[in-house]
Amino acid sequence: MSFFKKLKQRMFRSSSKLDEGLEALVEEAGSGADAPPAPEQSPAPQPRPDPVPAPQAQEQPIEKPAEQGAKPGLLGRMLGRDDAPRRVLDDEMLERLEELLIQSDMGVETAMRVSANLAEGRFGRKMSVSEIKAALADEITRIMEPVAKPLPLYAARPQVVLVVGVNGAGKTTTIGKLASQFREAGKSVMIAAGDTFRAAAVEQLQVWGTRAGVPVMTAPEGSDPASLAYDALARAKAEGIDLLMIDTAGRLQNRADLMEELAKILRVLRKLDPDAPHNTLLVLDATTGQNALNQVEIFRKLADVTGLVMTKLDGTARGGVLVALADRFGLPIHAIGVGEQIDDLQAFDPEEFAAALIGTDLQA
Ligand SMILES: Nc1nc2c(ncn2[C@@H]2O[C@H](COP(=O)(O)OP(=O)(O)OP(=O)(O)O)[C@@H](O)[C@H]2O)c(=O)[nH]1
Repeated sequence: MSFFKKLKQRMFRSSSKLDEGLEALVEEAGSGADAPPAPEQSPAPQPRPDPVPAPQAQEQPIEKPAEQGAKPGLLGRMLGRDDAPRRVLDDEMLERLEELLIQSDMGVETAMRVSANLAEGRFGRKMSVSEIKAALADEITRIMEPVAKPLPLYAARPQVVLVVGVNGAGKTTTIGKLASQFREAGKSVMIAAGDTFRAAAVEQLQVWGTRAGVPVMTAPEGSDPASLAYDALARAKAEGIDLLMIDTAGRLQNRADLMEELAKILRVLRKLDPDAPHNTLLVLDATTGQNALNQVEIFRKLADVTGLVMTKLDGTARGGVLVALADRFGLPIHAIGVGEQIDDLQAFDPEEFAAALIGTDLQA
């Protein structure tokens, strides 16, 4: 199955909410089709300074109007029209649209920006669900394009990749998946199990290491992670390894300790290579929704985060948080995870993501 199909299937919860919400909106105008069309080029409204708080998700079942829009009549198709219900894109419609976007965890600011941009040049026009969806997907793709960047590979050998993030975000799994993918691409990889406080985390990394055919450096439980990082870099240098990935602890509840620990890791790494680490990846769990934004703020203070990986986009209705992250921080998004298998981590593709989030098909 292609990754897009998988992404679309697994992000069903985000897109189905938006989908149903949009259909309900357009339908509710009932015969929005009868509403008088406003002049074509009314100016787009300014974002309201006082946004409506996100309402609770409306879960009432919506009767799907037999796929209107999907199958326009022959004449309609020939004339490039369809007979799908349409609703005038007015202030009320935009406000409701914002609410829907906020429910997908896009955040108030980004939802307002997306709907204001959507209104530009379209305000006052009648739009069908599929037209709104296509315009939304375009707008989201536009926001996401600048941040879609695979993990950059440098000539430096070993390239040191420090992986940070809260416990349970998916660091270990992501390191395992990346190690396996780089290994398959012909790179030699080494992993350092820097979360020396949790024996289970070390064991899990060892499992991934074996699976990927990659050595995993460990240290006794409770020992100094910086010393492990130093030894790992020294060994990786001696062995001419291409990529060294260093796992770290994510105990945010003791932030001062974590900050000191990360700072010490950086200090010792730089004794061996002043440019290390070459990348600092922050792994975020999509199911935490807006909390992911706080985590970026915090980890940017603890470490010089150079890029993001978003895990667990499957099974959450909160995929919109990725749009909010791109809009707010502009940090590169290197990869996204939609499951627990090796091939469930892929480079981030904005068009595919937007289509999966909104529930549209990809343009040919
Ligand atoms: N569904 C799903 N589960 C994932 C994904 N990525 C990771 N997981 C699961 O999330 C759980 C936590 O992942 P870990 O990789 O152990 O997270 P961690 O950040 O290393 O956590 P600690 O070891 O506690 O520091 C595991 O059960 C993973 O299998 C994903 O993209 N989708």
